[in-house]
This record gives sequence, C-alpha cells and structure tokens, in this order.
Amino acid sequence: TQSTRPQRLLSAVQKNATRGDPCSVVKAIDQFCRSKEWAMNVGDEKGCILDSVVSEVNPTTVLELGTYCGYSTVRIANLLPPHAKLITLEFNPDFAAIARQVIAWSGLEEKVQLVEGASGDLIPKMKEDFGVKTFDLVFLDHWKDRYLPDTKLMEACGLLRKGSILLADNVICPGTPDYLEYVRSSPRYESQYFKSHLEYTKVEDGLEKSVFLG
Ligand SMILES: O=C(NC/C=C/[C@H]1O[C@@H](n2cnc3cncnc32)[C@H](O)[C@@H]1O)c1cc([N+](=O)[O-])cc(O)c1O
Ligand SMILES: [Mg+2]
Repeated sequence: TQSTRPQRLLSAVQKNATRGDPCSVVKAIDQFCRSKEWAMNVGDEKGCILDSVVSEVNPTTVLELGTYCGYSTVRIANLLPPHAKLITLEFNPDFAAIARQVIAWSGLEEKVQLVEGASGDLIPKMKEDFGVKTFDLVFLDHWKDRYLPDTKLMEACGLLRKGSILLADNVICPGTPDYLEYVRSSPRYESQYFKSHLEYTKVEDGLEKSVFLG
C-alpha cells in the first residue's frame, strides 16, 4: 500500500536524525521538506521566530493547536524549562500517531501531552480534565478558520490571563483575515507582526504575536 507524506517524513527522521537529539529531528524534517517533499511545518525561517518568542516568554504551560507531524511541538518543547508542559491538540488520528513517534524520537515526550480531538471540544475541558489554570503561550497552527473561534473560546473559558501570548502561524499565507482583524482591533490585545516567508518557499507569510491584556 502507498505510504503517506507524514509516514515518509517520519521515515526520514528515523533514518537521518539521532534519537534523543531534538535539533537533529528538526534538521531532518527541514531537509526532507526542502529536498524531497514540501510539508506544512512552520519550517526553519519562521521556526527561528517561534524559538525567540518561546525563549522570551519562558512559558510553564503552552497550548499548541494543530500538531500535524510534531515539528513545532519538538521546537517548542526543546526550549521549555524543566517541569514546563506543552499540550498539543490534533484531531487526525493518523497525524497524531506520526507526531507521537516524532516526539518520542526527539526524546521530549516527558514535556509533551498530545491529545487527540478537536480544539473546539477540548478547549472547554482544559481546566477540569487537564488541570490547566491559564496558558502562558498558545501557538495557533491548525485550520485557519478556527483561529478566531478558538481564541474567543479560550477567552470565554478563562484560559488566558493578563500577559498570555498568542502566536499565530500563516496570518498572510494561507491567511487568517478574521483572526488578524480581531487581534489587531480589539482593545484586549496588543499585536505585532513578524514578517517572514511561507515555509521552504519565497512566498511572503508571517507570525502574529498578540499579548492578551486581560
Ligand atoms: O492549512 C494549514 N494548516 C492546517 C493545519 C492543520 C493541522 O491541524 C489539525 N487540526 C485542524 N483543526 C484542528 C482542530 N483541532 C485539532 N486539530 C486540528 C489537522 O488535523 C492538521 O494536522 C497550512 C497550510 C499551509 N499552506 O501553505 O497551504 C501552510 C501552513 O503553515 C499551514 O499551517
Ligand atoms: Mg502553519
């Protein structure tokens, strides 16, 4: 039977990366996506911006929306202080299975809780079922039309506190116009655009960093 792109991406990790070495896992995926098959990981260029925001926030609790193959999960988890926790949500079971193996290969499974399911269903359960008070950092990288409804849902569920950071991928390409309008015009957010390029291409894209003001 034909393999899927995520399966081929995982094989590239198992072939080219060193077990327990998160940086080699990131490099192996970037090399695969540049030389073999494009895949919708945040990538190396935007990944450096992601790294700098994670390092600056130094979060204890992180939420990632849309695990896919676990590329940004590994990048974020690799920078977390001890005892910090990254919860990543993925509703496609095939992608989740691949991501679990990528995360395991990196040796970061202690810092990551991958939850299978839809963000719209899981966000309201974060406090009660996952013992979360509020998130210090949220990385949005799932379906682009879910960014705004899920942000409003996180507000409604009291999951954001004064100073919580939302970092959104793809605000230009494929684009998240309603989300961008909301965080840039709402008095409850202070937003900043980090211009970059769509992963592994020369097309413009960027990350939007928004601080929740409470
Ligand atoms: O479409 C893009 N990303 C969507 C990502 C989707 C991933 O998040 C999961 N998901 C979706 N809603 C979910 C709700 N709950 C849980 N997982 C969910 C999907 O099962 C998939 O694994 C994209 C596209 C391009 N592009 O150039 O075309 C570039 C990018 O960087 C992208 O991120
Ligand atoms: Mg993306």
